[in-house]
Amino acid sequence: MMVDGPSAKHAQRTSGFRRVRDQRDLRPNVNPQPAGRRIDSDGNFLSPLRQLTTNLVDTYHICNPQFRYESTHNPRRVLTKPSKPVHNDGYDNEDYDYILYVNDWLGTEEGHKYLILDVLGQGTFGQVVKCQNMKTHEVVAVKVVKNKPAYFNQSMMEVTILELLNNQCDPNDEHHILRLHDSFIHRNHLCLVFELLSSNLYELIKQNQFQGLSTQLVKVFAAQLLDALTVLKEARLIHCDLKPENILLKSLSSPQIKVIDFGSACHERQTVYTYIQSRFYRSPEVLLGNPYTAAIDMWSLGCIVVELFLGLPLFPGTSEYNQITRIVDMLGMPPQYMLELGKQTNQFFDSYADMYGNKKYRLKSIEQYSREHNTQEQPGKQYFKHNTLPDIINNAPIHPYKSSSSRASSHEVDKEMANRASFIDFCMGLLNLNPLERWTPQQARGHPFITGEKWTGPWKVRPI
Ligand SMILES: Nc1ncnc2c1ncn2[C@@H]1O[C@H](COP(=O)(O)OP(=O)(O)OP(=O)(O)O)[C@@H](O)[C@H]1O
Repeated sequence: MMVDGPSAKHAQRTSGFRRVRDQRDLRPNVNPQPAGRRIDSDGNFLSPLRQLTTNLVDTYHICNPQFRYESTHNPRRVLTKPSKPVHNDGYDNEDYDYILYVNDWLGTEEGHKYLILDVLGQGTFGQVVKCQNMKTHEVVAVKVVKNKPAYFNQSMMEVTILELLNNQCDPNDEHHILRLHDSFIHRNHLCLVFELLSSNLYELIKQNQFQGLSTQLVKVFAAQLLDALTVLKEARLIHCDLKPENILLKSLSSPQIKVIDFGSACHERQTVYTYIQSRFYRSPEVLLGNPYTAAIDMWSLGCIVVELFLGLPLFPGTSEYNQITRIVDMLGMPPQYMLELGKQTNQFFDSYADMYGNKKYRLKSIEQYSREHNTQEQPGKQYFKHNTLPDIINNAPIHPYKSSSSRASSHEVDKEMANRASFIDFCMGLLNLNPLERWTPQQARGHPFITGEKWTGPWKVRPI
C-alpha cells in the first residue's frame, strides 16, 4: 500500500492532499491511517479539526503556496443597514446612522477606545452596539446617535439626566436605573457608553410564548420598577417612554432589571412635548392633551404589569382614537375636568347638553371619527374574551408553577386567586384615569401586592 513513500510525499506536498488512489488504499493496514488524511511536509498526519480552525492559514497555504494572509485584507462585516455611504464623507448612511463594522473602533482617546463586537438593538435615536473597552477589557453597550441636530440635542439631555440620576440620586447603583459610563463624539456622532445589560421584557414575554408570567415574578418586577420610579419622582423627572422594551434584565440568571432609554425623559417643570409615550402605554392625560406630570409613568407601569401577567398588551391601540376608545371601553370616561381641559378632547369626543343643560361628552363613533379625519379607522383586534380588568385577570389560564403535574392543585388555585385579587386592586390604583388620584410610586409600594401582606379588600393609600 502506497502511503508514506517519497514519491507519495511529493505528490501530497504539491497537491496539498493525500489522494486515495484505488480500492486497495482503503484496505486495513498494520499501521492504519484514515483515508483522505493530509500530512505535512515532514510526513506527520494533520488533525482536520486543527487545520480547519487554528491552522486554517497553513491549510490555505498548502492548497495554494502563493496564499498570503494579512488581517488588513479581511472583509469587514457591516452591522448597519442600509450600509451604502451617503452622508458625512461616506461614514453615514441615508438615515444619518454611522455605518458600523465589526472590529472597527469608536473613540480615539486613550482609555476611551471601544472595539465594536456586535449589534444589540436599534431605536429611533440610533444604534446600540456591544463593544469592548480596550484598556479595561470591560464589555459595554454603546448607543451611537444619529448625526442630526435634533437627535444629538435630545441625547445630550439623556446624558444630563443619567448623570444626575447616577451621580446624585442613585450613587450606589441600588435603584434599577441604567448606568452611563462614558460619552464622547465619534465622527460627528454622539456615543453613549452604558453598562451591558441582557434581554428586554418584551423579549422575555415573547420567549414565554406570550403566555404571561407568574404573579410572583410580576411582583418582583413591579417592586423594582416602583423603586426606580420613586427615585425619578423625587428628582421630579418623568421617563416619558416606559414600556417592556425599555426594561432590561441585568442577566439571564436572575430577575434583576434596569430601566433604560432616558432619551425622552424630561423635568416636571419642562413638559414641552405633547406627542410623547409609546401608544400602548400612553396615558389618558397625554391622549387628551392635558398638562402632565410623573403620573404618566405610573399609567405606563399599570399597562406594563398587566401585560407581563397576561402576555399581551392591555390596550394595543392601532391609532390614537383606537387607543382612547379601548381605554374608555374598559375603564369608563375620564373625569369631566380632564375633558374640558384637554386640547385634543374634541378630536375624539362630542359634547352635548344633558336634560339639565349640563355639558356632557361622548366618544365619537368610528364612522364619525373616520369621516372627520379622513381615515379608515378599524375597531382593532380584541385579544381578550372578557371586558373588565378583573374578569380578564381572573380568567387568565392558571399555570401550575410549583407542582410537577400538568394541572394546578386546588390549594394552588386558591392561592393564585388570592394573589390575583390583590394584583387586580394594585393595577386599578395605577390605571386610575385621573392623574390626581392615581397612586404615586411611593404610595403603590405600600400595596399588599408589593409588600406581600394579606390582601383583605380594596386598599386605601396612606396619607403622606
Ligand atoms: N445597556 C444596554 N445593554 C444591552 N442592550 C441595550 C442597552 N441599551 C439599549 N439596548 C438595546 O437597544 C435597544 C434600543 O435602545 P434605546 O431604547 O436606548 O434606543 P432608542 O433609540 O432611544 O430607542 P427608542 O426608539 O425606544 O427611543 C433596546 O431596546 C435594547 O434592546
